[in-house]
Amino acid sequence: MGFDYCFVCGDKNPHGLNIKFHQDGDAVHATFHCEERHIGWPNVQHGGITSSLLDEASAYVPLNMGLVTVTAELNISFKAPVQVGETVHIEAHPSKVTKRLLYVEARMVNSEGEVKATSSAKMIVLSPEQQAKMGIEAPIGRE
Ligand SMILES: CCCCCCCC(=O)SCCNC(=O)CCNC(=O)[C@H](O)C(C)(C)COP(=O)(O)OP(=O)(O)OC[C@H]1O[C@@H](n2cnc3c(N)ncnc32)[C@H](O)[C@@H]1OP(=O)(O)O
Repeated sequence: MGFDYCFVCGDKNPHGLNIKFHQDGDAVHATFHCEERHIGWPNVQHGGITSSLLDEASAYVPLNMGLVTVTAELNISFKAPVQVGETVHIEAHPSKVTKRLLYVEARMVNSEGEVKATSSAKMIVLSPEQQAKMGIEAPIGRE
């Protein structure tokens, strides 16, 4: 499920990360391999890439519940650098769900289990009117 041109998950975006997110109950998970084109400082994955992956995972949690949300707040703790050649695993799950808000916790770990980053996100459920105003179409199923 997702949008074809999403920077993180879109499979038609030639400049995107083309990552697939998988559902596991309420949680979602994905895998990402850091390449040279993802760096900021030499050999170190750009923080914006890390943030995008955590943001996206946080948005997939409500999306899998059939809810279209936007990120209102995203707090990230960068614990250790992700280096070129490393593969990381991203996992996100809801910590609190209300009618309009979902709080989502996410983390990124490498294959040895070292925590690279954690995040807490506040996702706001959009009304059909808000979706229309933002020009967001209904999510396209494609899994
Ligand atoms: C295929 C998957 C795609 C995935 C995409 C990845 C996710 C993203 O990156 S989305 C893009 C980034 N986010 C955005 O562009 C959002 C921009 N912000 C907005 O559009 C608006 O501020 C919006 C819709 C979040 C809130 O507007 P509005 O509906 O008027 O909120 P409002 O009714 O005032 O507030 C609702 C609640 O949210 C809280 N809230 C609103 N905005 C924020 C905010 N920016 N930060 C923290 N809390 C907020 C309010 O305090 C309120 O909480 P409570 O009910 O507890 O009092």
